[in-house]
Parts: sequence; structure tokens; C-alpha cells
Amino acid sequence: MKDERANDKHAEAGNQPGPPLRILVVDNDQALAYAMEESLAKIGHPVTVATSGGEGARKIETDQFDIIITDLVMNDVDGMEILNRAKQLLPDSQVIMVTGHATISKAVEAMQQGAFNFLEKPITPNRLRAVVEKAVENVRLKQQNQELQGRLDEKFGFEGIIYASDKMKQVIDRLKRIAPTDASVLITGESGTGKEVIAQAIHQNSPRKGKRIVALNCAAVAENLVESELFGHVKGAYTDAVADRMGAFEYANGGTLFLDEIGDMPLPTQIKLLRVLEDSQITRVGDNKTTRVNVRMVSATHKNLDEAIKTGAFRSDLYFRLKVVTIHLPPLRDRREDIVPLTDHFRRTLARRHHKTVKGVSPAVAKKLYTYDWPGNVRQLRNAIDAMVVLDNDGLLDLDDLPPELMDADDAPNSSGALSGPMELIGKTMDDIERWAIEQTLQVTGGNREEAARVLGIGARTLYRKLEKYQSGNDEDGKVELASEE
Ligand SMILES: Nc1ncnc2c1ncn2[C@@H]1O[C@H](COP(=O)(O)OP(=O)(O)OP(=O)(O)O)[C@@H](O)[C@H]1O
Repeated sequence: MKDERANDKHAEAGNQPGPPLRILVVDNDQALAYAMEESLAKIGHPVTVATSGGEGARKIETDQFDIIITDLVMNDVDGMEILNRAKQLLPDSQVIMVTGHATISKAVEAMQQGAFNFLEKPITPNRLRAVVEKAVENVRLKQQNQELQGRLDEKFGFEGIIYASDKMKQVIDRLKRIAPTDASVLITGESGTGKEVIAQAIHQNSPRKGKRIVALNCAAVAENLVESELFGHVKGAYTDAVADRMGAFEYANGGTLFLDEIGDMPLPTQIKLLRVLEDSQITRVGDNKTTRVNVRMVSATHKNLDEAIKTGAFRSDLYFRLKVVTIHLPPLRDRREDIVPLTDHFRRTLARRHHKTVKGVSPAVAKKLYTYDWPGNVRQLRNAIDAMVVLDNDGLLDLDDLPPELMDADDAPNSSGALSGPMELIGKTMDDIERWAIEQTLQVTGGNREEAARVLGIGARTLYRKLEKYQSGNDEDGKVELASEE
């Protein structure tokens, strides 16, 4: 009677809402393996049996399981190795070790390495079901958390990326569609345009976000060490290789590998990388064993890879593997509407970092920042604001705080000409000229009316009044039509 109640309770726990979980039983004691399968069939989860460690390892490599029950001591591949592979290839699964009395200390060690629990032989059906149901609960809880996190990310996903321009809006809209997939992404753009920020956002908005994103800058690593950094090495592979070392691919397993400055990768490494991407297997330098890896590739370059292919510096087959999807980040001078919100963001965060109060930017500085060409893009803007915040002593970033390269620059934008030229205004009425000035300034401030009033040196109420006048004239939905960029 007592047992039946226990069974009912287990059946309830096993019947928690959610699709059935997949269980793998690995045991070279065939009778025990099939007995476990029979007991577990009662709690409604499909069970696959492997009657050797090798067979179990193969199943882990080729199939998907949520719970793995493995004997600790087996002839070929033992339970510790099964645990290892499950942690690498099925990181969301839970592993239960089956152990004899003599090997309990080994089972405890397995738990320290991430096993969920252990079952001591002889195993009773009730004990087996109870431990498995606990693992079911744990896996389901993790799945629910991931789902919840996914919903939160959908809502708050790209909040670290600051932008107001249509060009960046299009980039972000595309990213939102690409991030949740497993597609390889190549990010192009001048230095400092935010390629790494985008790579992070792709990872954080993908199902891999619970795992690592590992970044490797191919230009920053000595040519002879790139392969060891990527694939790892075994002790003795080089004079300096005093111990086995995991490479970026293994470290990023289950997550994302971000290869920055991919255009600087040496040609022999490009061939090896291509092979890894084709087979999903890596070989540590100096080793002859292969290891399966599952990583999403995101790479970035400021170089023109089409040109590099023409000169033979980059392999076209690798290029096509890496750029299943391409994201191009325009230089900052081609999306000037981002300058005001980025300035505002950096002013706030850097003032906090330097424990200072900086309330704003003077109109003259706002104009300088807007019209400067930013050859170093967002990074240069960030560095400029950083230096200004450090130098500032009156709570307002003014001309005397400007870095020399900005101080010396003239105010007319050199490239695309985001502002229409004042010469066009000759022949217009003063009212038209005033309206033009207000609309251009609103464009500079990204639509921020308070800031626009400050830049124009008029009161906010005066600005509102003038805007209302324009609106009542020709804009019913209450928006101010800004001058077109073309
Ligand atoms: N849209 C953005 N919003 C907020 N911060 C940004 C944005 N774009 C870039 N940044 C900041 O600008 C700096 C440079 O960005 P990042 O390192 O991503 O550029 P990059 O294109 O990878 O540069 P490089 O080619 O030199 O590696 C970083 O401090 C980053 O946080």
C-alpha cells in the first residue's frame, strides 16, 4: 500500500506538463539496462538503450537526449567519459551515474564534475523512478527558464545598442531575424563601428545565450599560435606546450565563436578552419584524436574580403562558409542621427564611471560632434567623450573640453552632407529660415525638443509654440516633418 502511494506520487511528478523527455540508458550489463528501460516506461518518457560505453557515446554524438543514466564502470568508454561527452555535446542534459558500492567515491567525484545524482546498485524501480523524476523536474525547470529568458530578450534584447538612424534601424531589424537561427554571420564595417557589440547581441539573442561566446582576434595573435588558440594543443606539441590546452572551439562548445579581424587569418589556418566548419570536428595541435564541436560562427572584418580573395590572401570557399548572412555597419559619418543619442549615452555612463556630474553638452560642442567626420567611428566618439568628461570641471561639456582633433575641425560635414546648405535659403523669408533652422536642429538632436531649444538658444516653450504653429499649418498627426537627408 505504501509503495503504491509512492508510485502514484511519482506518476504525478512524471506527468508534469510538458512534452516527454528523452532518456538514454548506457550499461554493458544488458539485463540491468533493459530492466531500467522497463521501469522507466511507466513514467511516460521514451527510453533508448545502449549496451556498451562506445554505443552510448555514439548515440550522444548523433542524437538528442535530456537525461542520461550511465553505468560508471564499463570496459571501453566508462561513465566519466559519457558524462564528459554529454556535458560537451548535450549541455542541457542531466546525467545520473549507476555505481556499485565499491565505486561510490568515484560517483561522488562525477557529481563534482556535474553529474546530477547517482544510483547505488542494487537499484529498485522506485528509487530509479524517484531519481529520474527529480532530473525531469530539473531539466523542465531549466527549459522553462530558458523560454522565459527568451521572452525577456525579445522584449529587451538589443537595448545595449544605441541608435536613432534609419540605417541602424534596418540593421537591428535584420539582426532580430538572424540572431535566433544558427546561421554563420559575417559582420563588416570600418574599425570602431560596433562590430563586436553586434556579435555580442547576436549571441545574447540566440538560444545559445546560456553558453559562452568566445572572442578571438586573429590580428592580435602571433601567426604561429593562431592554430593552437583556435584548436588547442597537447603537451609537447611545442617547446612551450607544457600541458594540454583547450582551444577557442572547445571552449565555445554549445555557444558562439566570434573571430574578429578574420581577414588577418594566415592562409594555412584558413584551410584548417574550413575543414573544421565542414566536419564539426577539431584536432588539437600535436594530437591525432578528433573531438566533435558544436559552435555558431560569427566573424568580423574591416577589410574588403572580395579584394583579399582576388589577391589570393583569403580563400573564397571559407568566405562563402562564413558569410551565410552578412551585416554591414555603416560608418558613423553616414548615420549622423546616431551621434546625439550616442553622445548622451556615453556622457551618462562615463560620468558615472568617473564619479562626476556632467549634466549636458553645450550647443557649440553638440554642433562640433554632429559635423565631425569620425574616422575612428563610435570608438573615437566614445574616447572623445571619455576625455571630455575627465577634463570637465563645470558640469557642462564645452569647447574648452574638446580634444584637439575636434577643436581644429571645421563645422561643415565633409561627407554625405547631412544638412542641406544654408546658401539654398537665400531668397526665402525669415519665417522660412527660422523654420529651417528649427527642423535642422531637431534632426541634430534626434528629435529631442529640450535639447533643440538649448542648441537654438531659445526657451523650450517658445520652441513648442513655433512647432505647434507649423503643425496646425500642415501636420495633422502632430509630428514635425524633418528635412530629408538627400
Ligand atoms: N551602437 C552602439 N551603441 C553603444 N555603444 C557602441 C555602439 N557601437 C559601438 N559602441 C561602442 O564603441 C566601441 C567600439 O565598438 P566595437 O569594439 O564593437 O567596434 P569594432 O567595429 O568591433 O571595432 P574594431 O574593428 O576596431 O574591432 C565600444 O566601446 C562599443 O561599446
